[in-house]
Amino acid sequence: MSDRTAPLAIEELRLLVGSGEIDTVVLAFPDMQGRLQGKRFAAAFFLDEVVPHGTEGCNYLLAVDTDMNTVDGYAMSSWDRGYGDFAMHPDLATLRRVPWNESTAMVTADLAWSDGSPVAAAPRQILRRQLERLAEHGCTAHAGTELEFIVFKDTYEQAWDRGYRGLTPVNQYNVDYSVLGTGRIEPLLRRIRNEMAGAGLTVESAKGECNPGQHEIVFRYDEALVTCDQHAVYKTGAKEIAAQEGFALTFMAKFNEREGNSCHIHLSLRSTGDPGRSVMADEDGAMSPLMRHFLAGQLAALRDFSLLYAPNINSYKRFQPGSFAPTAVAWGADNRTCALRVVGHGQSLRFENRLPGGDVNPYLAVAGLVAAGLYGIEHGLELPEPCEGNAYTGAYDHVPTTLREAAGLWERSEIAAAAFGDEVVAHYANMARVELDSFDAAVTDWEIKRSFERL
Ligand SMILES: NC(=O)CC[C@H](N)C(=O)O
Repeated sequence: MSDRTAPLAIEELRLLVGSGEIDTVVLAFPDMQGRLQGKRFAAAFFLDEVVPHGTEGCNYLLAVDTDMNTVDGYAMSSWDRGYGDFAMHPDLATLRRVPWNESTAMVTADLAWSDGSPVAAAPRQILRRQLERLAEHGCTAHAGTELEFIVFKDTYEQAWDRGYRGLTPVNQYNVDYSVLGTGRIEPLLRRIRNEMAGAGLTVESAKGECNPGQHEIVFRYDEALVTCDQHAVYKTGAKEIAAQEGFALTFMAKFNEREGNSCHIHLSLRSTGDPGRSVMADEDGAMSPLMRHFLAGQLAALRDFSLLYAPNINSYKRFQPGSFAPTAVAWGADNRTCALRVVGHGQSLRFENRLPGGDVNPYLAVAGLVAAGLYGIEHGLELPEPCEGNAYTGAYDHVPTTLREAAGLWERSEIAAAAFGDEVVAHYANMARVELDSFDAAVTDWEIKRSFERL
């Protein structure tokens, strides 16, 4: 548990439950996709039983596919093992109100086996482990995640019933930075921003994006684990608020052939001993040797760890030349054509990984960034020259173009095995295999349109 002040202190929750202002507490953990899975508790039961003892959930929650099908290949959870429980323990540092649910608070859980040992393949645990490794080097990580999304005038139910065809985006044209265009949907965006503030997130800004109906809300960076917890709460909350207002909102990486939904992740390092001090910049504001090694590690592990940054079939459709989504394993100073973009000055110096899409599991992606950086530090990797022009046309290694390629790289990666251990590598390789098998068996709209009459 972090020693930071929770957005809602437990003593305050007790008072609010006593006065009847809060009657429900959601306890949830991020699953393999980064979705919140858990239960809604009567608040008094939560305080009396769940705070001291935790609760249980079926361990299949870290061994099903996106559609909640039981699938083979997971060592920790299967029919053969009886699909028992794991324990869910509230991390009270994450306790918050969720204003979009009446009289409700929410808290994020860590998972443990019945003997108290942590569930190694749980995303929150995977991130914790890498942050512990980073702490051994005297550093803490701060992260910011920048999610884009597309909003439609249809409800989620209408969208589902129509097979997601013929939906009406809330803007008809590109509203990138357009104050007029974002105004069209401001009542919804305002509700999301203000209610996220009520949930303890610090809103920085909102802007329009390029694909019709596409928008982005940015929250202040924070300690890496805090940011990932907030990211999961935000995604769930934004969808719930959109649904309440009769809209459908998607974070999928590539909804159509236009611009995709990115989730650029910013990362910076501070000194554990001197918590305010960045260790990425020298006294003169240039990149420190530590940052150069850390960034070189990002380049070295980028292809191996793409599965963590782009975990779905659809994620790879974003990586098109000239799309602002990356194709080149390259870094540059404020260069949006590169996978890795160095930004900020002095104490704010940091890098941005532009691979992740809105479908990313932030816990796994940030764990990947930390592990990649540590690989660079521990091996003293030298940073190549920055890309100064158009990385799309430069002579660089290409980011993986399919989930299949990324899964192969991950499964064979010595960097991944050393950083995450065999259990975690196998678990997420299986997740990719399950997704690929399902996709390989599916007949897509593309095939029908291409083949039905003309072939
Ligand atoms: N803001 C941007 O740079 C656009 C990013 C773009 N939408 C992507 O999918 O990567």
